[in-house]
Amino acid sequence: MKYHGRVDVSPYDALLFVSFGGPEKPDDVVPFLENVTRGRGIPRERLVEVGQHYFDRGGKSPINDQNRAFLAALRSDLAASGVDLPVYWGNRNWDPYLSDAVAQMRADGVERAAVFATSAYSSYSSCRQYRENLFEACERSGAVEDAPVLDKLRHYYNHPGFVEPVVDGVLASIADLPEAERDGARILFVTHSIPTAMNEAAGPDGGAYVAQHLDVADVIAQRVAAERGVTHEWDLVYCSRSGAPHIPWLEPDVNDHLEELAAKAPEDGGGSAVVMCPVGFVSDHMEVVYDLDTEAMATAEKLGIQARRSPTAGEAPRFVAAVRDLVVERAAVERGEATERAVVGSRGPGPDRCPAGCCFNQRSQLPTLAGADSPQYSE
Ligand SMILES: CC1=C(CCC(=O)O)c2cc3nc(cc4[nH]c(cc5[nH]c(cc1n2)c(C)c5CCC(=O)O)c(CCC(=O)O)c4C)C(CCC(=O)O)=C3C
Ligand SMILES: [Fe+2]
Repeated sequence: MKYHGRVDVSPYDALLFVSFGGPEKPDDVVPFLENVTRGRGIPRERLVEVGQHYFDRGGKSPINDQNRAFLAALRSDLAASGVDLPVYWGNRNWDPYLSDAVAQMRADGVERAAVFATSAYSSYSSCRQYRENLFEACERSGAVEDAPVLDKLRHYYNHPGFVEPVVDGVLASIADLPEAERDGARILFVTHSIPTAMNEAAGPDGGAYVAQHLDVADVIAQRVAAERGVTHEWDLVYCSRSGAPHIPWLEPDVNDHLEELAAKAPEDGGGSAVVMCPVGFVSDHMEVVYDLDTEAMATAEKLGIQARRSPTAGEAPRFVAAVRDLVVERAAVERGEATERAVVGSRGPGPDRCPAGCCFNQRSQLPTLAGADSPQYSE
């Protein structure tokens, strides 16, 4: 879509970009992990292991530089499209912190902001916890009632601007395999494992985390098939399992799944080539560079499987433009105007305001913003 002149994004006077955060140097690693895992019952050994992944890479996560690049691209896209909105950046777990961003917004007189989170799917960890953190950030700088109203944009896992760069990435990774392996390559869609109970409570009706991934994986596989004229088998697999061993998390783990594929004959769905598509992640952050590029790649090599890892949406211009479109769409909705909603797959666009109890977590029960029961929405 081409915009002419200034685009009406009222009632918004800002855009708030929220991300996970990550360490920038070795001294940050332990306090960062403490921020992430406070009160979450993560075993000591797991923390030492994950800490080592950061130390092995100079104590620096790639996520902050990726967010800086995304923000630069987003600001240029907004300016070039006639969308006049300041963009603020706040992380849940590391500097620049979300509470500082919200305090700055208050100081600057921001009254209402659209909120984009670098997390595309529904679940406690990937949505509701962000909404709890929005509440907490507002509360820290004064009364929640007179903080800027924060409208979290709808989930975008099924927005074409998120999906299209991922499809192109899978196609490029298939093309990068040896020619004889391409047509038989299996696509492994990879996402972050979460406790099975967290998936059961995900979304308004439960099960949304897995259902959303399956839906978008099917779209991507169909588009790849249409483009190549070859149908590729695919599976949804998981990485980054954490927590106590007796608590069930989503399976199969990507490494176990590779072992299983290697043990099967080709006619039983075994295979000698895979493309790992990290569809659950928005940028090539630590889960991608460690769990996939380092660990799963080593597993594949050991098993004699040809593997490629396809890129995340990252700062692809279509994804950046999708953020702008979501803001323009939501602004129209909040003004009470009819608007088109770009969407792919079979689930339709998600709700603008998460219903009360959406992605509920028995163990947390903290107040949230941006849901139908938000104290900011009691007009
Ligand atoms: C669903 C999901 C996403 C995707 C959605 C989203 O992006 O939000 C995600 C992203 C990320 N997770 C990240 C890092 C970590 N996650 C941890 C722990 C956990 N993640 C969980 C879930 C998710 N996590 C869960 C259920 C836990 C257990 C503890 C708890 O119940 O909260 C731990 C502690 C160690 C461990 O337990 O493994 C770390 C260090 C980083 C930063 C990467 C970087 O630095 O580049 C990113 C983007
Ligand atoms: Fe995580």
